[in-house]
Amino acid sequence: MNIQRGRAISVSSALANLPRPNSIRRSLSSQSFPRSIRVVVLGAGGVGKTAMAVRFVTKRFIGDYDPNLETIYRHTAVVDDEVVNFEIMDTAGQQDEESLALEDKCRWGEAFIFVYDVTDKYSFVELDRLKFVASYAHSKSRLSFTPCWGLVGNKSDLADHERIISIEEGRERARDLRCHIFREISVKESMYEAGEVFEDLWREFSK
Ligand SMILES: Nc1nc2c(ncn2[C@@H]2O[C@H](COP(=O)(O)OP(=O)(O)OP(=O)(O)O)[C@@H](O)[C@H]2O)c(=O)[nH]1
Repeated sequence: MNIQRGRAISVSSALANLPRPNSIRRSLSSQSFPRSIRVVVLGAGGVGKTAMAVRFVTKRFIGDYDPNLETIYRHTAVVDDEVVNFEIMDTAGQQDEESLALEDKCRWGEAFIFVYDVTDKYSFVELDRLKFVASYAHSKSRLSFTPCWGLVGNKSDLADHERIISIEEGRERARDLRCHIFREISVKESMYEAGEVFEDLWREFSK
């Protein structure tokens, strides 16, 4: 895949360089300029995690991706007149993954986006487990801040004929999971909705 505007690095090299506790990292990142945010994108296989990250970074929708691709994208964007460095960890579908490995990835993050597919019940059910693992990883590392949580229902372009999860169910699940933001989007049809998710997450994070 050719990522034109963002820079991509491997997840393993990023995890190998976990240098200091997140609590320190967050306070440092909020003092340096431009400020930065580390976002982990989680969800069942095929929900559109890679498509969402790539849409934000390149504005392009690329039909198919290597399902095993795990990458950290670096992207600079202007949010409310402020330059922000986004680091986005795009994880591969986690259903077969040992939770220890997933925990490591969650420890890296300061904010999390859980993605489901509005036409796929399994991806909706899987959210509970992913939120549990992410919360557990965070609590175990005894960090002093509450991470930002976002919930995204993707593939709304298919909703007319194939929708299984209603927007009300999505909203309710966002409340249950204590997510700060909830959006239904179509990464495929909209050039901007994916980016708006990351921007909203930044607004929450920087409050
Ligand atoms: N109709 C529709 N298809 C989408 C949308 N977003 C992604 N897709 C498609 O869904 C499939 C899976 O997308 P990916 O981005 O690879 O999903 P993923 O969650 O990263 O999948 P894994 O890497 O297996 O975890 C691809 O065929 C995409 O083209 C969308 O908004 N609408």
